[in-house]
Amino acid sequence: MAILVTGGAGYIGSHTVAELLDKGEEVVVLDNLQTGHREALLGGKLYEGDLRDKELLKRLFTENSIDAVIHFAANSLVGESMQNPVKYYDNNVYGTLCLLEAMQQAGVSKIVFSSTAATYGEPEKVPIEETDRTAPTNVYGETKLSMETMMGWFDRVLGIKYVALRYFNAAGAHASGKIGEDHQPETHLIPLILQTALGQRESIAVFGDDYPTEDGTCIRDYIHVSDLADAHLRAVDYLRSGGESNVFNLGSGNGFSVNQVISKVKEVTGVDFAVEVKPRRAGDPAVLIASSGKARSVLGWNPQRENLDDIIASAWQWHQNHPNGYAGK
Ligand SMILES: O=c1ccn([C@@H]2O[C@H](COP(=O)(O)OP(=O)(O)O[C@H]3O[C@H](CO)[C@H](O)[C@H](O)[C@H]3O)[C@@H](O)[C@H]2O)c(=O)[nH]1
Repeated sequence: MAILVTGGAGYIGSHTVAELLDKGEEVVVLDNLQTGHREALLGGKLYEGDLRDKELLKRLFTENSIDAVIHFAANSLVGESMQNPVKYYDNNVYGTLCLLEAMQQAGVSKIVFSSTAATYGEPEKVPIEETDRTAPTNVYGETKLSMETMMGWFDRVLGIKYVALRYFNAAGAHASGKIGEDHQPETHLIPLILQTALGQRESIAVFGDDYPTEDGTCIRDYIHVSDLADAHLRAVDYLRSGGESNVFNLGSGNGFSVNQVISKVKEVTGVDFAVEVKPRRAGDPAVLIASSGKARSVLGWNPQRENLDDIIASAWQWHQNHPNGYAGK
């Protein structure tokens, strides 16, 4: 029996495929390679195509014996979602509907999928627990919450069991040095700072220094991508052993401000560079920090790389060796 990984050629998807292969799982990947990279796949059988291509999905489920699905394929940028909501509803919500329909037709009843801390919006308290209010402040978070709600009905009505993993901020790269973060264009904080340290950018922009935090910049909870990947394998095992549908936060429980992350990068790389304060970015909550006690106790998740210095060091190694991402190898 194989595991279908949609979006398996993307950043978190490819790290999860690597862990699955390590554990001896058979892996089938569906990816349209719009943001993913063929080179990011360390193995598995790739179907190049779109989630919304119902014929392709039907063929994929017929040609393979799929036992569970890990669903990453989605657009995931807060800023872009506030400019192009149609793209986000179409790919994230309609795409997930197509996938669930194909699963129903093929009799596949287990799915683990990427949700996000952006479902909470501006939190009522930190650390955030899974039972806290969800009130997204951007289209991206709203589409992920809609996907969760949809899964809830597909469980109640059709018995498809799901695990929604609400990621906080993924960072870092695989220990092998073979795969890492490569978004075109890059919009995430840590890779942008590292590109500045490499001299590829003149300065790093701080989006707002007037937030209600100690230094005025936004606080986020950074978690190593390989620890996120490990949580997906645990979530599949949880469903395989009869676990009920569930939602888990995945974060380290530690918050770092944008200014603190910039200082850490300077420390880890030993490079100094220019920092520019810019206006706030639309849709950004001030503070997002996870309580991941539930994932730890129910899934037995035990992140191994929680220190921000180590996370940055692993990303730095990737950026130094792949200054132009996969394209420039
Ligand atoms: O050049 C930059 C880029 C980012 N930031 C700031 O750095 C923080 C982190 O920004 P990222 O874009 O790296 O990450 P986000 O927190 O916006 O979003 C990430 O985490 C979210 C959940 O917290 C979602 O899962 C989303 O998909 C994922 O991109 C934010 O406060 C942002 O305003 C800057 O100051 N300058």
